[in-house]
Amino acid sequence: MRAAEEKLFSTGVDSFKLMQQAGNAVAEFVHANWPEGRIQVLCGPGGNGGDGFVAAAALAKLWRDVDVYCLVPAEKLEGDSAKAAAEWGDEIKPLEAALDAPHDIVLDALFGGGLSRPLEGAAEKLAARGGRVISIDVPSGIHGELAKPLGACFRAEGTITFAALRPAHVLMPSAAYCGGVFVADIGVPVQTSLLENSPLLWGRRLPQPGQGSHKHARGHLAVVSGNIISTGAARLAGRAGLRAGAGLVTMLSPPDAIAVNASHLTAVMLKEVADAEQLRAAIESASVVILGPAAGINTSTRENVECLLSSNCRAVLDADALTVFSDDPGAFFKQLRPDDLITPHIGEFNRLFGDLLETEPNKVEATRKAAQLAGCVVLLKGPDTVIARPDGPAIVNTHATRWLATAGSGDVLAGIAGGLIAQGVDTFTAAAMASWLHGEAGRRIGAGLIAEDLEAELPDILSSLHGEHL
Ligand SMILES: NC(=O)C1=CN([C@@H]2O[C@H](COP(=O)(O)OP(=O)(O)OC[C@H]3O[C@@H](n4cnc5c(N)ncnc54)[C@H](O)[C@@H]3O)[C@@H](O)[C@H]2O)[C@@H](O)CC1
Ligand SMILES: [K+]
Repeated sequence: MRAAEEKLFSTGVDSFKLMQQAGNAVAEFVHANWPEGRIQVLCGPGGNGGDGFVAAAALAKLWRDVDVYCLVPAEKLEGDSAKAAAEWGDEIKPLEAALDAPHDIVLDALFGGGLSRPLEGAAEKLAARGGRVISIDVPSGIHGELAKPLGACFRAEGTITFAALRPAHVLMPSAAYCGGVFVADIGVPVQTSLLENSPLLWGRRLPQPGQGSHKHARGHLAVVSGNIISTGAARLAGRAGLRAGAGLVTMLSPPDAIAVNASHLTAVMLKEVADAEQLRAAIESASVVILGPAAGINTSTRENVECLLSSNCRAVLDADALTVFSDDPGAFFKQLRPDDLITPHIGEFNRLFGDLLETEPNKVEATRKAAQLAGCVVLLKGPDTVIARPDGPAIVNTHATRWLATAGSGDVLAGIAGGLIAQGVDTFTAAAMASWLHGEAGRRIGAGLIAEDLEAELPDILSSLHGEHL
């Protein structure tokens, strides 16, 4: 964003004009969504405060009851912020005075994401005061790059930002302070490489069978089962893949687990696979293979992964298929291809990528770097799941629920992704679709959720997305 602004300024665009556009967008946002009540505008010393002054002037023109407070005396303001304060042209009270002043809504224009140290004094007290807050850019108190509060922090009902979403708006813990986030277009051309997951991004690309379709035209997903006492995870994935629309799903089972799998499978087909050699033959007709859930941390899993990565099938690798490479992630990365998907949780991620989550400023950057290193799509699970592609684009999924933190939930997620990839959806989009569908299923069930429940929610969710309930 900063780079995009600087590039724009170098072409002669007036920075004050941009601030006016931003401030006016703020006023529209506030007036449309909080149409009543007395507004306390809290302005900081920089550009964020400047937006606040412009917004205050625009809101007053809309006959809103506005009081303006500033962290520094007006005569100390410089540049665009001084011009913006002049545009307000009315009384500017010291920030402390806001503490006891009557108001209904607070417009927080103290600091943007470039905050360098925790809030102090009146700003700190105002952040701790609570109430109904609307923030400009980010809630003041948040460190934009680290995506977390530095100390006391405003908790907003809504946040308006400009040009593009930033990690602080979608990553935890900062996202929890932002409320609903609105991105206003103020004419700064940015290449949006970070998106928040939503069916608006991919709803029209959800695969569906044509009138004359048949099962072979809807893709073939294969799932590798664990041994006799570890078969459930692969079955959760396989059933979810079938629900997500794959025309055929085959469970590839080690000989000792054939009877167990056979007694539990109906629509999912079953094939015996004793070793990597047999795996190669068994996946010839599949377009994508899920490997890892309860596969076992052993050489046979590693050989199976290597066999899969040298085949023509796309791979969805999770759990043990990732852990078996903890001692030599480099060897793993060399074999992965851009259309493969790995779905680590934080522990598995750390085992493969070391301390990336500490050395990179935030989870989005860490996942982007991981995708670059691994050379494939990476889906890093969590309350703020990040999906990144090796060439940079990233999507954050916040559409989830804490009830999804349960055994087998990740196997279902891998299954949905596999089912979508089998139908020809590109891996990055399939991962985004899968994490949203998984989150939506979890939200519909809520408390008491177990992984077995999730797939049963999919028909209704998918029908709604296809517009079949309209
Ligand atoms: N750059 C631009 O062209 C645009 C910027 N806009 C606005 O400008 C904002 C960014 O402006 P700035 O870069 O001036 O950033 P801020 O408005 O956050 O102000 C930063 C200033 O506050 C000081 N500061 C940092 N932490 C402090 C603390 N804890 N206590 C006291 N002072 C502290 C810093 O030393 C710096 O002088 C964005 O958030 C956005 O609202 C918009 O007007 C759109 C255009
Ligand atoms: K702010």
